[in-house]
Amino acid sequence: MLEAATINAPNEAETTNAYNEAVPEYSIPSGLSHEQAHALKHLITGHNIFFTGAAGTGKSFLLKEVIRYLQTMNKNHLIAASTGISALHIGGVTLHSAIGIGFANDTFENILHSMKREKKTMLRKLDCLILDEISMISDTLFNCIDYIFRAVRRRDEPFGGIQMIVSGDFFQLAPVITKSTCPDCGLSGPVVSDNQTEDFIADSCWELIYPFHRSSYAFNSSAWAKGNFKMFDLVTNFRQESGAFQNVLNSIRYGEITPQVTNLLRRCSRPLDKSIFGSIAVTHLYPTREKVSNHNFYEFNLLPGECHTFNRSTEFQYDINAIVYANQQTAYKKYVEKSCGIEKEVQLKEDSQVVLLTNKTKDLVNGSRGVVIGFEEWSILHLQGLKKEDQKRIANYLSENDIRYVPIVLFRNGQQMVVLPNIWTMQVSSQLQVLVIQMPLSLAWALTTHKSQGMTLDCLKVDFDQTWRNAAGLIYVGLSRVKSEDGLEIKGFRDDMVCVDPKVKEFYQKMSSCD
Ligand SMILES: Nc1ncnc2c1ncn2[C@@H]1O[C@H](COP(=O)(O)OP(=O)(O)OP(=O)(O)O)[C@@H](O)[C@H]1O
Repeated sequence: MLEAATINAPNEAETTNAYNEAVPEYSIPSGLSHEQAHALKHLITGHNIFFTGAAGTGKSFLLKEVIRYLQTMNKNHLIAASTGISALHIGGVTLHSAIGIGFANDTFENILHSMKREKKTMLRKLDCLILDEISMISDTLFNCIDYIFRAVRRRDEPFGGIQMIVSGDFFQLAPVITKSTCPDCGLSGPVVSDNQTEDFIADSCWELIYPFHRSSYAFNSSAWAKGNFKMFDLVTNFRQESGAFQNVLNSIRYGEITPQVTNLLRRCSRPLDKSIFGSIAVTHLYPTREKVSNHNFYEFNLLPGECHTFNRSTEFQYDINAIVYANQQTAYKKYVEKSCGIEKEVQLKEDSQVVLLTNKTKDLVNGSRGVVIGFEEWSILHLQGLKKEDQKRIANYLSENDIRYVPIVLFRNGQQMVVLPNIWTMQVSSQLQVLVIQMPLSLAWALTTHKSQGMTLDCLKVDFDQTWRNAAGLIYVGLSRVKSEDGLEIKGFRDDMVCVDPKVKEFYQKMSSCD
């Protein structure tokens, strides 16, 4: 197995001095692990930063602390991620929306040209961009972002001189490439089959000699090479307690089928002992949305009880000094409609299998599994403990939507809770915040691997049929959601399914983590 790049012991005197000079008044939060704190200290000194590490090593946790730091220091920042759902977990929006580049389906020049003036003005004032789940950002898009920042800020430095804070694990989900595009200018190439798309380079970009066969990952972009990212490979796993299970997952991450992997997969091929989970059914993980909705739809329709519907509601909060044009407002509304990652309509009945979509307590987190055991008429008493303004917002939401009953959920850890609508905050720009209110529950007889990204799930069943072929990242993301093998049931796994992209391996082999 490949050795993960280890973090050299930091030269404490050096890093602490640099950090103290940069922000003498900011103290690193004590809840961070040593390596998380170390990465945060480096970030504070202003470098472009890349946090990486296996699933569960606290990348998103660290990013939340980074955001707190930027807020405390009044740094003008944008929070983005490759997908709406991953952006949601850190209070941001998709990269396309954050930068204002629509579908970015054109040459870089044309994309820049069609950007709104207000968006360009906003980008000019930025200090840094936070970008999570970088593995799904293509080289073309990463180069495009670099091009746009240089152009709008009129500075010929990487990303126009803003600080880039990127996070993710290239062994996880890969970029979705639907057509052949030159990574250096965005020009469309000839329509070819998926596995050939990576070779197209526009004639005008040929002078760039690529040192090795390209891949579509961001780390293969020229912007990445010039960005001089300091890399931090987090190694402490907070999700899986058992070292043996961590080792097996790490082998699968690197695409290596060791005897330990084979043994674990064999052990997990038994049906899960349902009595351990009581009334909580095991979640099936599928790679496609269609299979998930069919499965959930089928199970939901079997339930006899009354159906309770919760509709998503949004509130746009503009900065008092912001000038916002009507067409911009429409565009923002469309964005929230399409890609905020929160379901438009949540339907629940008694006995619905559900998953929690937010972190409530230390034990009840994004991914905690439960079952609806009834509904209760809500009252002001349920809102106690929330901030006054949130109490008011949720009470208004419930009254305006004529909702009298809210679900009572029994979670896997035995805790029973009346679940109220949740308020998610998405920072669209420094001038606009969107508040989205919805029930933080999703049906969970089945989930897609993409939706499960970032979750810690209690119990999981995966049937590795043909749809999982050539999808090593998907397989790793799926298996690494559970805390232990006791919550994992596997069917149909074949060793040849775990074929990791050699370019990703090579990148991590060459990567030198920072001291
Ligand atoms: N310093 C810490 N102290 C306590 N808990 C932590 C710490 N860092 C992370 N965690 C917890 O570990 C779990 C996994 O963390 P997180 O989701 O940030 O990992 P990740 O690297 O982003 O994982 P993935 O790649 O699967 O999205 C979460 O429940 C998180 O709250």
